[in-house]
Amino acid sequence: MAVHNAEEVDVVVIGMGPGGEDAAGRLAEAGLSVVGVEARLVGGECPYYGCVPTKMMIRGANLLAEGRRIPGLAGDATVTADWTQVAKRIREEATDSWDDRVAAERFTGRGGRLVRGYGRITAPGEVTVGDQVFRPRRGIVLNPGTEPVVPPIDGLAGTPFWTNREAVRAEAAPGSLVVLGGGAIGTEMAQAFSRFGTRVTVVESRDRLLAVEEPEACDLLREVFEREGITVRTGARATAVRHADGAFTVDLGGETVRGEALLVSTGRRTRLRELGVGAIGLDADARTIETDEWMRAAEGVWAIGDVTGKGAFTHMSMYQADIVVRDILGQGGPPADYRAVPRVTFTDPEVGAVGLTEAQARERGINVRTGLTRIPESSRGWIHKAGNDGFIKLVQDADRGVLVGATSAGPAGGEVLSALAVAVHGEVPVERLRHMIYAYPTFHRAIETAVKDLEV
Ligand SMILES: Cc1cc2nc3c(=O)[nH]c(=O)nc-3n(C[C@H](O)[C@H](O)[C@H](O)COP(=O)(O)OP(=O)(O)OC[C@H]3O[C@@H](n4cnc5c(N)ncnc54)[C@H](O)[C@@H]3O)c2cc1C
Ligand SMILES: NC(=O)c1ccc[n+]([C@@H]2O[C@H](COP(=O)([O-])OP(=O)(O)OC[C@H]3O[C@@H](n4cnc5c(N)ncnc54)[C@H](O)[C@@H]3O)[C@@H](O)[C@H]2O)c1
Repeated sequence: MAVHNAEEVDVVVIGMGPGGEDAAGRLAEAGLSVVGVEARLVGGECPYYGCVPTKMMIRGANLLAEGRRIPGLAGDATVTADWTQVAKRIREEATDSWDDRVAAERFTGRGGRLVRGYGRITAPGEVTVGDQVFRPRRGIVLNPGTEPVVPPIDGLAGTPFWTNREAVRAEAAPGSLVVLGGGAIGTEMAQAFSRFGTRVTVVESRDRLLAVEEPEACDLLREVFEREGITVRTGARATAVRHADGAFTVDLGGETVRGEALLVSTGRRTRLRELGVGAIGLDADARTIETDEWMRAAEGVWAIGDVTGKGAFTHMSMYQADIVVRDILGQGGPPADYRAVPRVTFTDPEVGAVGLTEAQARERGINVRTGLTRIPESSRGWIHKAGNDGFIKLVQDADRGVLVGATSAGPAGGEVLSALAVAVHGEVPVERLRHMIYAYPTFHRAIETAVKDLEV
């Protein structure tokens, strides 16, 4: 039935995650009438529950670890961990106590109109938020993001378990913590809490931590975690959870692990049915929204961010937002290209990776050649000593003579990754990488050794 009180605007952005906020702001600055719809906090998961607060935890945790490395290198030190300082920074500096007024005003200051509430597509070209109905002339941009998956484990529902959203609000580091899921969130938080004195057990159902990355990275992380006193259980499935007397007991079928707190970090989910994508002919039961290379999901509808399934990263959301803005404004430029997607897990050592892993390259039938070097064997790694764990691994397409993937694990592994990201993105011939100059004694100079290793 046609809605007569619908309001005409140029663009409606549903979900103001990092990409949605950026796209909405830029389109408004370009003179379009833009409505940004947000059900929770403008800016999305990253600033309030994701990247920013967790990297504040990690900054604190890594300072403690460095302090503990002083003996034998620079004197003596006694470090005393105090989580309340992390909690205070997260509350006051990162999130304004989970208040998005600054972000909301930043958006309206760019000329956008913020509508608070849950947006749904109710017909082609129609978005409903509560009792407000909008008819965007130019299009709808979907940036709904993801939320934590809570697996259907017997006894889990109804217990006071944490997801990332409760963990970043922790006012104290618990005495002990069970982390369910050893992916990006699980590994980052496990190490951060452990360094603040929490006894941590990580339970991962696959046979490796960070299983999507190179096996060398997974093995390295496990070795470092165990050395630091973190208990790792891989290939382990939780069959039941109980919470009594302030403690969780997690049954792994044959073994039980306990913790004062339980973090569920077993992946993310989308809610496409509630978003109303069925009204524009998309599969409401799908996990992701398929788009073309211009992020178009249907006539007059674009999708960006985690929901596209191309990598749940803030930089992906922002990258895709830029493509949508250029498409809507008719500015041209290149469409989406996912050959060189960089990602960094901010454990210590940081695990940075770009493009394909060796296994992915082989699955694609690429004639693969790999090169690997260990950071402790490099000049800088040897000098660095304590905390020098890491490696650089290169994945070469031997037929084309270019890198199709690389992993850089180590101190500043995410920063070293930048050179490798340029090499993969720019398809720089390996022959050129072999004959360039790498500054001595940097961590990135190990790239030269890894390139040489490609020859053998
Ligand atoms: C603990 C943690 C750590 C992370 N660390 C990093 C990191 O270090 N680096 C990195 O690159 N990425 C990191 N990520 C991932 C990163 O947070 C996300 O990829 C990023 O937020 C981009 O997500 P998005 O653009 O899809 O939307 P989101 O940030 O998920 O935001 C979507 C917004 O849409 C709103 N919304 C959803 N549906 C509707 C609707 N129907 N109507 C109105 N509003 C709606 C939601 O309330 C939300 O605010 C981390 C994630 C987590 C959980
Ligand atoms: N530094 C970063 O860029 C960063 C940091 C954190 C999160 N993120 C993003 O957020 C996304 C979500 O993070 P995440 O860690 O929740 O998901 P994830 O997919 O990275 O890891 C989830 C892990 O949980 C395991 N698992 C699933 N069910 C399980 C069960 N019942 N018991 C035990 N293990 C189980 C999976 O095998 C997987 O290893 C990531 O994919 C990443 O893109 C990025």
